[in-house]
Amino acid sequence: MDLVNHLSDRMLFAVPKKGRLQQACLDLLSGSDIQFKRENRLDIALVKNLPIALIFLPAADIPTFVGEGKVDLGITGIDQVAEHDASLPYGEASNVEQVMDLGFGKCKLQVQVPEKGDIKDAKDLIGKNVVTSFTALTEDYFARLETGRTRSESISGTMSPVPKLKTKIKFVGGSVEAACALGVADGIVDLVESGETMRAAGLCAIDTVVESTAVLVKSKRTSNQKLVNLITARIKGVIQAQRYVLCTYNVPRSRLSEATKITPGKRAPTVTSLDEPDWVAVSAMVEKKELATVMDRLEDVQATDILATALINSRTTA
Ligand SMILES: Nc1ncnc2c1ncn2[C@@H]1O[C@H](COP(=O)(O)OP(=O)(O)OP(=O)(O)O)[C@@H](O)[C@H]1O
Ligand SMILES: O=P(O)(O)OC[C@H]1O[C@H](OP(=O)(O)OP(=O)(O)O)[C@H](O)[C@@H]1O
Ligand SMILES: [Mg+2]
Repeated sequence: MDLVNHLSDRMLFAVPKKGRLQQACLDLLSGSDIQFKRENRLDIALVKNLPIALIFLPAADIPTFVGEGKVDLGITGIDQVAEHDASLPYGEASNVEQVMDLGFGKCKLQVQVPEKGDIKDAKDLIGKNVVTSFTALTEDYFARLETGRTRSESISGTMSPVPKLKTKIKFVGGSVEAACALGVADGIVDLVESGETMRAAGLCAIDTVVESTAVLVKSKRTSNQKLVNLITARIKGVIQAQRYVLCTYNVPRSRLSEATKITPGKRAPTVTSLDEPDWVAVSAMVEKKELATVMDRLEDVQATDILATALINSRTTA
């Protein structure tokens, strides 16, 4: 089958082909009932039940394709969107619009130096060698340290301050942490989540350039707005369901107002009468991260039979 000929009448949706965001993205697609079969080694998959094609791309390239308008929707990290936007020529507006924070893929882009070295402050790296996969953000970061302005602010100014010392920034595509040990860099700018990779390489963080999570992005040039909205609503439903649980409990009617203050729900809690006249049953959505505290507080107001049920999917207002 000539897949490329099938693309023109489909909305194109880019997802990471590898790396840390991939599995969570595949789970989101499955939760959104986006059905596809990816052939071995093929980076394009036609969705069976919707006029959509999935394009599997490196997370770093997704903002470029979305910005060019070649791809309508995409999932990548905020760090990658920021890097793309920072690399645009001066005056060119980004065509990548962030639609929704997806909550996973949390990490920080940090300036790191050898733990046992002399460098304690990012300013000490000015004029030295820095290695990164995020050259545009790193150029901006050091331009600000060197001159007080970012690269684009300097270009727009009439009197661009010339730095006395220019930091030398080099690109590497992965294993950035090795650069200091190999003597290629005095410092690096790379992602940190648990900090395990950084510590294993004998490095420590001295500043944060950007904080990141995965985001759904859309092209400002999309001509498939209806499908973009449909997929956005489906993904939102899955994300909300992951964030909330349905909490149900019985409580004496006399304590109901105290209980509903603890579980106000998204709009309002559902309250139903029980056969016992002095008791009511309540159900309300509760944020997963607050569940344990909410259950403790409900017990304090004499609630019993407190149950938390996982949600598979949800459609609610924001
Ligand atoms: N350790 C991490 N924890 C959480 N999110 C991360 C981590 N590393 C990267 N990310 C997020 O995932 C995005 C893609 O990075 P990742 O390194 O997984 O992709 P890749 O470089 O394409 O894959 P690989 O490193 O396997 O070649 C990053 O831009 C960032 O948003
Ligand atoms: O703080 P941690 O939990 O240790 O995670 C951070 C590491 O994760 C990413 O690397 P990845 O696994 O993508 O390998 P790579 O360096 O080859 O890209 C990132 O580039 C860091 O090296
Ligand atoms: Mg990586």
